[in-house]
Amino acid sequence: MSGDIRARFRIDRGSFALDVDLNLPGRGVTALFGHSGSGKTTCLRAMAGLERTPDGYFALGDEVWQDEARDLFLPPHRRALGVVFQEAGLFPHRSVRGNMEYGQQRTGDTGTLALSDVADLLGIRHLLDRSPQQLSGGERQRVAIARALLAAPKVLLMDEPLAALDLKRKLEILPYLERLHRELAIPIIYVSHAPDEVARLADHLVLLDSGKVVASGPLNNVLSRLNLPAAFADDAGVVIEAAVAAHEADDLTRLEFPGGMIFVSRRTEAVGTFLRCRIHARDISLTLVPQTLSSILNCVTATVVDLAPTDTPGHVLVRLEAGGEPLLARITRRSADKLEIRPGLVLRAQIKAVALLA
Ligand SMILES: Nc1ncnc2c1ncn2[C@@H]1O[C@H](COP(=O)(O)OP(=O)(O)OP(=O)(O)O)[C@@H](O)[C@H]1O
Repeated sequence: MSGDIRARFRIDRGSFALDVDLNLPGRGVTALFGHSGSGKTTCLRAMAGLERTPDGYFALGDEVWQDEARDLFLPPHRRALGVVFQEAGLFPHRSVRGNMEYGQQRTGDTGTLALSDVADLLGIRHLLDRSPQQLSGGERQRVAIARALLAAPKVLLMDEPLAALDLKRKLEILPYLERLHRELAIPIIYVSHAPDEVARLADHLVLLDSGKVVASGPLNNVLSRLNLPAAFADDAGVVIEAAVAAHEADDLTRLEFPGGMIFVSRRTEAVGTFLRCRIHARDISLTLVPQTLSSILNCVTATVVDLAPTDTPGHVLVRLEAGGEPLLARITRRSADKLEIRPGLVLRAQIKAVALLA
């Protein structure tokens, strides 16, 4: 698909009003994140054409599906989209293969993806002849995604697709979602209220609060804001993409990102593989002098961008930049005063822990 996704919806339900005007990238995963009741599902339903908004507008690149100013509104069945909800919603009387074939029939188009390729992509080839009742929750959800993909969608809308699964099943399905992300050019709009899922999957993040867009932008630009809503602020931090640079003799793997290098316990991935890492603000400490004697191996040079108080008494959040990558550090106000932290100051950021997201 060429071009961006434009979505403008205004829905007034009395006690709740959705008012969004979004310009989203036409590729990768966009997460719609917000508290329960913030309007994520309503926004997704409007994109699917399941809610009609009086002056709404929705377009994927040059393809306009809704433009009320021109009285244009394509009903859901005429929109080339795939939808995956919390519950897989498979047809119980059809086999896995039958459910997937239904996806193809929906558009009367065999699409660009063959059933066997989609089955391989989602690791369900061995399940094709089973009935939905013979599947685990995670397997059912993978079949639902496969069925949606076979309808040759130009956009995939996913509404908390993992919410009904326990942690074990969630962890089982996440690698498949990452694979979709890597291997398909179809943009995915992904509704979630789980910060970990968002950190792991999203490229672009939209924060919704009471039906309004609080922030929308590339994942790290949004995550590194100093005034995030509480759900993220409690867990403030950034996500970096780092490449496996070397597996070293002492059982450490060296990762490199534009800001420097970090060492983690030995990984199995090949050199050159990109890994997503989450670095929490609480796991970064700041120092003015290069550390020669410290047990903390991971240390990068960073410049202070700005700082702001946090909800934690006596603490501040410092936004830094290392090689063009944002980093956040949560330190005490006392330390910030002692170090005379101010925009432009160059210092060393010690990274005490890195959470690998894959
Ligand atoms: N059909 C409806 N009629 C009237 N109000 C509705 C309807 N569906 C949802 N709402 C209300 O609209 C608001 C937004 O709901 P929505 O489901 O979009 O939120 P959400 O962010 O997806 O929440 P959750 O994470 O709990 O699914 C809520 O206040 C909800 O009660």
